[in-house]
Amino acid sequence: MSWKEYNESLVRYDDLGFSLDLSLMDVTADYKAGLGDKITKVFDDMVALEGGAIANPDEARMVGHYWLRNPELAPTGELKAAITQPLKDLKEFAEHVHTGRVVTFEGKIFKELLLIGIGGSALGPQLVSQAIGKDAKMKITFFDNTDPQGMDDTLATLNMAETLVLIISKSGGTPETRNGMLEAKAAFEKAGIDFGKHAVAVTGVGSKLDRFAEEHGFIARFPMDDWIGGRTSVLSTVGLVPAALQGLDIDALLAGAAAMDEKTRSREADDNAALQLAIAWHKATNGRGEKDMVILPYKDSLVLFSKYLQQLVMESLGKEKDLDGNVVNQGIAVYGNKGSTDQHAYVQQLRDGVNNFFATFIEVRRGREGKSIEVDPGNTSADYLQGFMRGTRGALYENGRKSLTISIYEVTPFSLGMLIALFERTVSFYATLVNINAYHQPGVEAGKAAAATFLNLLGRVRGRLVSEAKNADEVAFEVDGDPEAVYHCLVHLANNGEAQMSMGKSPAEDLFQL
Ligand SMILES: O=P(O)(O)OC[C@H]1O[C@H](O)[C@H](O)[C@@H](O)[C@@H]1O
Repeated sequence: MSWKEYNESLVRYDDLGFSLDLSLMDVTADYKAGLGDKITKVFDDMVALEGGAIANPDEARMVGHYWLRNPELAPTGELKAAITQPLKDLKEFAEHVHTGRVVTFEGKIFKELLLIGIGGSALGPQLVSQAIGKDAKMKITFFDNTDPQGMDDTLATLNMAETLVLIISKSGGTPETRNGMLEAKAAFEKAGIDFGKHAVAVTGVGSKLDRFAEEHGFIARFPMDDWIGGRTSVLSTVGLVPAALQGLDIDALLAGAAAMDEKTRSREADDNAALQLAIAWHKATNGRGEKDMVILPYKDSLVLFSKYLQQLVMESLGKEKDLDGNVVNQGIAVYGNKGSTDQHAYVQQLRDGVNNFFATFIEVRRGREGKSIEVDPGNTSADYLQGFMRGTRGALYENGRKSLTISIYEVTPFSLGMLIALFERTVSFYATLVNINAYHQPGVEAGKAAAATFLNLLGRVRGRLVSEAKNADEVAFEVDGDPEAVYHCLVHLANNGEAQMSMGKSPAEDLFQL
């Protein structure tokens, strides 16, 4: 670590108030030179992707999230209109909601939002509202799971009569989201509210959700296109409809992303922050995910950034096979929360324990708006935050732990847009470096299929319950199922008021009856 290396490795965009310090990642010029041909391919692949190539070969789809903040880039007029028209519509819709042209079932102003979605259809909106939503015009809450208690707890915080419900699902067929919608619908109807008159859908045209919305007379429907992946959808209708309704500056959010896109589209490798970051990931993880990425923003409002990046990075890079069909089991694990908080939790292990990570510090230069008190002579809370961040970087490096630091001036719609765009492009670049498809998620399907099998078995087990007690083996024989899976079905039914359970000495001896 030296002053010279800091100066030489820094990628600084003065006009954006952004810098990337890679001096503690120890990426040598030789290492970069060794990636020479791959780096050429990184740029060529990106030109093709932005030009509308089928960048997701498995699903035969284009990958167009970069067009969202610069519709001029969209390869056809039709695609351009598919961005600009919904953008215009959603802004107009938000204005109508705010000014009372679109009103509640009872003719009142909508004051709250309930967003129902999961994965990319929730994480982006959650990040945006946490990061830049403090002065939002409408309070927002989320259903992002099929946990009934979680939904009840969220509903209890709402004034349903003043709540606009946004149901967001690209595919329109995700079970958790459908369940959330049906649960909300039941609760609203119980409260005497016509659900359709309080509901808006963001989904693919013609999807199940789209049809449901049409049949139930939803107030509005916004399209989501198949060339936008869920994990890169935050700057599409998915993120912009809730953001506009909260009254956030979506133009600045898009402008920040567009500005970062423009910088990182440059073939000047040394001045391309996304490329330098992708190379640093490659060096740190040996191009094989050997180290985890710990995300440490030193700013409370960015606390959800690690959760957001978890999906963006892990769903994009976590792949069994490379583009040539070789088994590579790629990926980079992402976790984190915020500094300095985490210094009082797991940073002990980062400093002294297993060296299986590299840290990503996110520095927000400005501590707060306005004056600060001195918490001890001469020092403010912001001085401490900075001191803890600088101290932790140094302490980790001293012990052979690598880190990089991204700096922004403050968390604004513009700078949030920049950060999102930086990581999106870094993921694209890294995927080329390690020769994988970043835009499909075949592994997610396995869990969904297994859940469907479980639900089918549960239905059969439910049908076999009678007043006479039986054990899992007996029921398994009757339904021709695996005894352990049947046992879990029986326990589930017993714990949800559908069966009686008496405990034996082991699960095999537990008895179940109606
Ligand atoms: O928006 P939806 O179609 O409901 O999808 C929600 C999420 O679920 C899927 O399982 C995908 O793996 C995610 O990439 C996606 O963001």
